[in-house]
Formats: sequence, structure tokens, C-alpha cells
Amino acid sequence: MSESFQSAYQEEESRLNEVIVEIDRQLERLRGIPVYTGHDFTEQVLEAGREEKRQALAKSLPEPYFGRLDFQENGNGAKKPLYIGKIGFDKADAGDHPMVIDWRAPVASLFYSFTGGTDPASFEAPEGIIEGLVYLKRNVVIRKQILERVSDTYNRDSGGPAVSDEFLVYRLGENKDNRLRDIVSTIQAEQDKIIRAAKNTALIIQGVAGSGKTTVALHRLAYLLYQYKEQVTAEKMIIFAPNLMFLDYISDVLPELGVGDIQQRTFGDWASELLDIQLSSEDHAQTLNQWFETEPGQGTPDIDDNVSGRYKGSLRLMELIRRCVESLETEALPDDDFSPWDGAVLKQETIAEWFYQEYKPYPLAKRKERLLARLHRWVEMELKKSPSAAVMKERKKRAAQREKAYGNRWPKFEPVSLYKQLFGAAKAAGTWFEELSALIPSGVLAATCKDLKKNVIREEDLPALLYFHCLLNDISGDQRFDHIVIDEAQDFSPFQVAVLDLFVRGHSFTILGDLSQGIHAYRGVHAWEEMSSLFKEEETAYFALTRSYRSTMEIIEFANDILEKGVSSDLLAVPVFRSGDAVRLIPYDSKDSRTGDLARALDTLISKEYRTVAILTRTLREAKDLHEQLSADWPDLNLIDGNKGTYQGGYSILPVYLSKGLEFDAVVVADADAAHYAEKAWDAKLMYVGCTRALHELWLLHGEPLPSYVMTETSEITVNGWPVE
Ligand SMILES: Nc1ncnc2c1ncn2[C@@H]1O[C@H](COP(=O)(O)OP(=O)(O)OP(=O)(O)O)[C@@H](O)[C@H]1O
Repeated sequence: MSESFQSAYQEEESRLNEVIVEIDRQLERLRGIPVYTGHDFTEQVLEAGREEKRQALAKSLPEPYFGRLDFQENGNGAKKPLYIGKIGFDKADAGDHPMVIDWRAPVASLFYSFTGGTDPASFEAPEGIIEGLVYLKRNVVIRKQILERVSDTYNRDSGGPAVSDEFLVYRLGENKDNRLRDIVSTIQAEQDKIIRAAKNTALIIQGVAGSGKTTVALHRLAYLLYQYKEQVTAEKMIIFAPNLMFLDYISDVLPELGVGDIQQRTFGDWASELLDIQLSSEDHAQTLNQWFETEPGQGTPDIDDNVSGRYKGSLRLMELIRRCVESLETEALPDDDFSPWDGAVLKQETIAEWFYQEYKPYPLAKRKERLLARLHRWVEMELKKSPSAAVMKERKKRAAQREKAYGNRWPKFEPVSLYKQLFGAAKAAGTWFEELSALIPSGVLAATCKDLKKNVIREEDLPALLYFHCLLNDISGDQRFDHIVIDEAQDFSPFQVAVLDLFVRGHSFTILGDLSQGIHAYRGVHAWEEMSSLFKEEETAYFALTRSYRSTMEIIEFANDILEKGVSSDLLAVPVFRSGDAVRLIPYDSKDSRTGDLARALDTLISKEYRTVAILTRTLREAKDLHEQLSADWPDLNLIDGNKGTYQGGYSILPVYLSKGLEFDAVVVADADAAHYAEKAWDAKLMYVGCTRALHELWLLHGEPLPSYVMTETSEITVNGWPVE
């Protein structure tokens, strides 16, 4: 241990003790105040504040901070060490600066945005830009109040070098458990920009595999809650993610950041609940079957804009629906007078004036409702003019029948009913439906009509149904969001985002994805312009994350090669300098040895004490078969088949397409050969997704031949055959 390191360690240890004593002191004081349970409002507010503080202090006690930045503000005295933690707090007797600064505070942004050199650094504070000099950037690891590591990543005294990746590499080298974790101690400058971007912007983020998209989105939510406390609440923020297992996998990050109550849903769940409709239970499995389970190696059918999912996610359908509702509005009103009994007449022109002028600000369903209520009030007024009670009774009876009949002459302003009419699955309320239906691609029209006649509603129908809903009804205050995160957004459609935009205030979106992982291209976007074009230029911002933090350099270079050769993509990842074992390409000894070889691979990797290991098969069928064959020897081996809502970690077998979003210490790609992965961009993307799930070690077991996009010849990156035992 060098002398300077020893003194840094001692300095930090004594500072840590000081902080712990202070937290204990404050906690003791707060716990000594009896909990207020009375009815006095002011006291209740004070008690809530004390309770929040008690919890925050107790939470920060085991690890009060993780970083230190020595900063000297221009024209404002001496350099000061700023300690940065997940939760900020001041010294009880108000010292001249906080003991620990919340990582989300403006000054803490320097800890992340400062990349080195000797030039002055600056950050944006509420009072304006503050400039100064950074002297030291230090990471510390504290666990259970014990100082475990001190790592200086920048020291001005050493000539002002670039901030080093040493601490980041140390963190990335750790084995992962079964959950995504927070990264507050190592957020990178490019990620920090996204986390702290202004709230009312539709951020679109293209990030290579492992660039921290999901992680960054979660940190951004925590930041928005801190920075815009007056404008946003956790309950009014939502994360859309692809499935329940993925939501479970990411579910620890927000609580770690001290944030609760943010809604985490799949789009299908949220939309079908809002519309109060039941989605077809077979839809999901049928879609996956159609696209992923057909004969592997043959490649998927070609995808164009008239494929059902692409069309139903398109702005073409959105426009059709808008026109449909526009026609409904012009044609809805019955074109004759209303007469509740012979001799009483409410002129059509009067009704039209109510509908087209007075109630114009309301959406259609509300206008109809208001109009019929007013018509009823008019009837009641007229009834009062009856000459006798007997006549009144007779008129009342007649009026009730005619009001009902009149109401029935109006179209039903109900999404499913209108959608069925548009696709020819129910009798249309007007000829304009047919004119619009003729614009729908014939294959989509016929298949959807067939489904709808059987009341089968699929997830791909939801944007259209939601849009009908929005055009016909009010979106209530409690249905509106302060912010929406869309993860794996390459699988979302422009129509989905356009409809969600109606539910969020100020276009406040974080939309993250990776086009290279667009394996659901039959429904997702093929270019980010499809989404950015939904917003005005000043409402949206685009960021690209190119550094990949998950995998070793060898794995990233191998995966980049798949993209270059198989997808002709230039969205390549830049690795952090973290070297590991070469990627292993292992031919099966023979066709019969496949199961044995995969078992051997699993056994070898498990014996290396990785906490998470996965075998990725090309199809679910193969995953199930293999799981059955291997589970006798490994009873704890999980089969991930897309039906579970939780993610257990440990050792898993799953089809490659279900691995998207997850990561494992070691990955075995089973059957990485041309018989399973065709010479098509889509298959290369599947292979890319599979390979980029690995943190430390990647093995590909295969028959012959390999697809052309699998690199074999670069000895620093790949090696052939089993490790020598
Ligand atoms: N700044 C960072 N410091 C430490 N670890 C990081 C950092 N950024 C990302 N990581 C780690 O990299 C891994 C990938 O992160 P994440 O899953 O958020 O990436 P992603 O871009 O969503 O990946 P993919 O698209 O491949 O699913 C995680 O283990 C995460 O903790």
C-alpha cells in the first residue's frame, strides 16, 4: 500500500466515522421525539417530515455516500470536499455546507459530467452557471459502515489527466445477482446528460446493447422526482416494459434509489384495463409461434409495411380512424325533427345547434350524452304544459318510447363497436365506413374481420381502440401521466407513441431502444425518425449511447462483427477497457453429442462460480426439450418460457428471443449454426441479442456450417474448442 493511498484511506475512514456519528446522533434525537398521532394538521405535517427523515437517515446509515469531489468555486473561497450519496443531509447544527449531497442535486452533476483535464468545470444551479476547478474525484466503497475501497479517478495534482475508468471497470467486473442494480456511483457523463435532460421533452435514445438504457431510464425517473418535486408525482409516472418478468428483473432499482409507487406495466395490460376489454389469451403465443418458432434456419417471412402489426401500428391507420370519427360527427345527428308525441316538435335545426355549436368543445360521446339529457329536459318542460294529469301521463309514456327510439338512431360511440364496423365485422352505421375500409391492406382487413367476428382482440389492435377512445371520450385527470418511459421502444409502433402522447403532459417521454435488437420488426419501428416525426423539432431530443458497459471487450467485438456482417449496421458498441476470456466456438462432436455437450458447457461454467448462467436456444420448443433432458442433473435449472411473472436468476434455459433486456454472467448460445440462424439480417439480430446478454463469458456451441456473420478467425477474440482441463 503506497503512502499516499494509506493517508487517503485514513482520511476517508475518519471522515466516515464522523458522518456515522452524526447520523446516529440525528437518528437518536428523532427517535426520541414521540410519534404524533393527534389531529392537529401542522403537527401531522411536522411528524410526516420527521418520519421521512428517520427513514432516510436509517437507509443511508450502512452506506452514507459513495463519492467525493473537491471543488473550488470561482470567486468563492477555498476548495471544499463534497461528499455525494444516494440521500443528502445536513449537519444538525447547520455547518457551512451539507454533510452529504444528494446525487441528484445540481452540484453533484459535476461528479458525473467532469471528464478530466485542467480547464474549469461548470454546472447549472438555480442561480445560474457556476464555474470552478475540480481538484479530486474519488470513489469510495462503503459496506455496512465499513470503508472497503478508496479509488481516485482524477487528481489535479497529477497533471489533470482524463478521469480514469479504473473504478468503473472494477464495478463492471463484479458478478451479478438476479436483479438489475443502481449505478449512482459510476454514472457516466453521456448517461448523466440523459438523466438530467429537461422534463418536457420527448427524449429518444438509441443505445447499443448494454449501454445502460434501462438503468438510465430508472435513474432519470428518480431525478425528475427530485428536480421537479412540485410538478410530478411518482404515481403519475409509468414505465412500459415488454413483459412481467422483465419488470420483475428491474424492480429493485427504484426502491434502491429511494423511489416508490411508480407504475410499471406492459402496454397491453395498461391499455386493455383502461378500455375494459379482454385480450385474446392465445394472441401472445400465436404471435411468437408465427415469428420465432417456424422452422429455424429458414429465416422469417419478409416484413413490409402491410404486415398486420406494422399496419396497425402505423399513422396510416391513425389517420383512418380520425377520418372515421370526423365522418361520424357529421353524419351522427338524425336528419329529422324530434317529436315526443303528436303535436310537439323540437326542430332538427335546434338540435343541430346544440350538437354542432354549444357542445362542440366536448368529445363525441359526451356530446351525445349531453344532448340526449337536454332533449329529455325539454320533454319535461313540454310535459308541464299538458292540459290534464291524464294527458300528461299518456304523453309521458309516449315520450319515453320515442326518446328511446331517437337515442337508438344515434351510432354507438364505443371503440370496439366502431373498430368492428371499420373492419367489416359488424353492420356499419354509414357508407363512409366502407370507403375507409377499402384503404386497409386486404390481408389485414380479412384476417382482422375474421378475428373480430369471433370477438378476438389482439394486442396490435390496442392503439386503434385507444385512439377511438380518446377521440370519443375525455381523458380524465387521473388517467394522465406526468412522465412516460418506454423501454425496448424499438418494439413499439409510432401509433402507440402518438396515442400515449395524448395521455402525457408536455410530451414528457423517455423513449429508449436499440434498432439492432429489433427482433420484433413485424410490429416495431425500423428507424427512429418514425417516432421523432411525431413531435415538433423543439419538443424532442435524440441521444445516442455507444459505450457498452455490460460485456467484456472480446464479447463486444464479437457482437459488433455480427452486426457489421449480418445486419450491415453501423450502430456498433464501444467497449469499456475490460478484457476477459476469448469467446469460445465449440463444434458439437456429433449430432448425438449435442445434449451432452451443452450439459458439459453448463457444468464447466457453473463450476467457475458464476452466479447467473444461461443456455439460449433458438426456439422455445428446443428450450423445453433441453430443460427436460438436463433438469434431472440440475433440478434448480429454470425454464424461462415467457409465462412467468418473476425472474429467479441462477441457471436458466430460454429461447434467445426471450432473453432481450436480461443479462447473465455467462451465456451459452446453443445451436449457433446455419441450420438454426439463417443468412438473414433478422436472424443475425437474434444472434446479436443472444451474444450481448453475456457479461463475462460467451460460448457458442454449434453444428456445421456456421452462419457467415459468426467470426471465427481472430484469435484474440475467439478460440475454437473446449477449454483445456
Ligand atoms: N455507468 C455504469 N456503471 C456501472 N454499470 C453500468 C453503467 N451503465 C450500465 N451499467 C451496467 O451495464 C449493464 C447493462 O445495463 P442495462 O441493462 O441498463 O443496458 P441496456 O442498454 O438496457 O441493455 P440491453 O439493451 O442490451 O438490454 C447492467 O449490468 C448495468 O448495471
